[in-house]
Amino acid sequence: MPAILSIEALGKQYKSGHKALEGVDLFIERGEIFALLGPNGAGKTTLISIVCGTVTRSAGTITVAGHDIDHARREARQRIGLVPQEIALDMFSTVLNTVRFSRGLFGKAPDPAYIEEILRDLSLWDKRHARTMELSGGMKRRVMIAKALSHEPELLFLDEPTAGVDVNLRRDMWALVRKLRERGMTIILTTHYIEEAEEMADRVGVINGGRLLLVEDKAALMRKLGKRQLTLTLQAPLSAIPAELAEWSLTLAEDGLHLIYSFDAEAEDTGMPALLHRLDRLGIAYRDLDTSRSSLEDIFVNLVEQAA
Ligand SMILES: Nc1ncnc2c1ncn2[C@@H]1O[C@H](COP(=O)(O)OP(=O)(O)OP(=O)(O)O)[C@@H](O)[C@H]1O
Repeated sequence: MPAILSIEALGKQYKSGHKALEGVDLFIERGEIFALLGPNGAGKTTLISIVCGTVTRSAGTITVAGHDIDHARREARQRIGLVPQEIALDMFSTVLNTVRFSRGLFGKAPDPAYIEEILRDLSLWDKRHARTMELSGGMKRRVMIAKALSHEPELLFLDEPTAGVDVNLRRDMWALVRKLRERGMTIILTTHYIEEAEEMADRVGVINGGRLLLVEDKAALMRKLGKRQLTLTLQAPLSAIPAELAEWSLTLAEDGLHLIYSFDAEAEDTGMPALLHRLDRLGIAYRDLDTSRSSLEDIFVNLVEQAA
């Protein structure tokens, strides 16, 4: 089976001359949740808009479920559901009519049972006769998702699904995305919340300045690039790191009481046992020791800095 989405050598230069995307290659497998992570202006929305056919590209090829977006535009677009960043709804229309209408726009025959299923899944069935203006912000977002699902797409784009949303609603959204995936949907979400990528994604792509810096299995990425830190809380403050500890990469906190050792968690010899032994010999006593793994955030900041 072809990848659900295949992007090769994608480039976009806006009329202003700004290069929003350059040489982007991306292949998305069916059934995965892929997070495209990048700061403001990285090119995430541009990429989605090109795949959905609302922005033209300057270079590259794109296929959706094997359909070229130029030569088989309709077949490709039919397979995509898009939930844009901004809520855009006819405020006077009811929830049910909004979703039915959206399905009609794709030339699909009415299917009341399917529409009922998605409205139930999104906890909107009880509100089906409400006008969208009467709904809370969270419900409006769910109506946007119902609209995007109305024509039975295979690939769902969520552009910043939780931007400006409170913590509870964010968690609801995450649960919902997982439910959709369980039903076989492939999901690409863009976010600048690293926590969101860490929480949800199977794979993560990091984009910055229009370039895809890396695409990696999330767990592997965190294993590969994740550093561990050992923090020792000393019994008495040190004024400086003793010369006898020079072979370890240590930092001393300003209070002199916390000694921090960063090491590669995957290395065969982490250097930690030897360090503790040396501290013992030097008579440097500690009250507590704590290890932590670097988060996706640390990894991301590192990558972006390296690229810059
Ligand atoms: N129509 C346009 N004309 C010129 N430049 C544009 C246009 N649309 C976007 N850009 C620029 O292209 C770059 C990428 O924008 P894009 O909206 O794709 O970023 P993004 O990663 O989605 O950012 P955000 O997280 O803020 O939504 C930005 O520098 C933006 O200013």
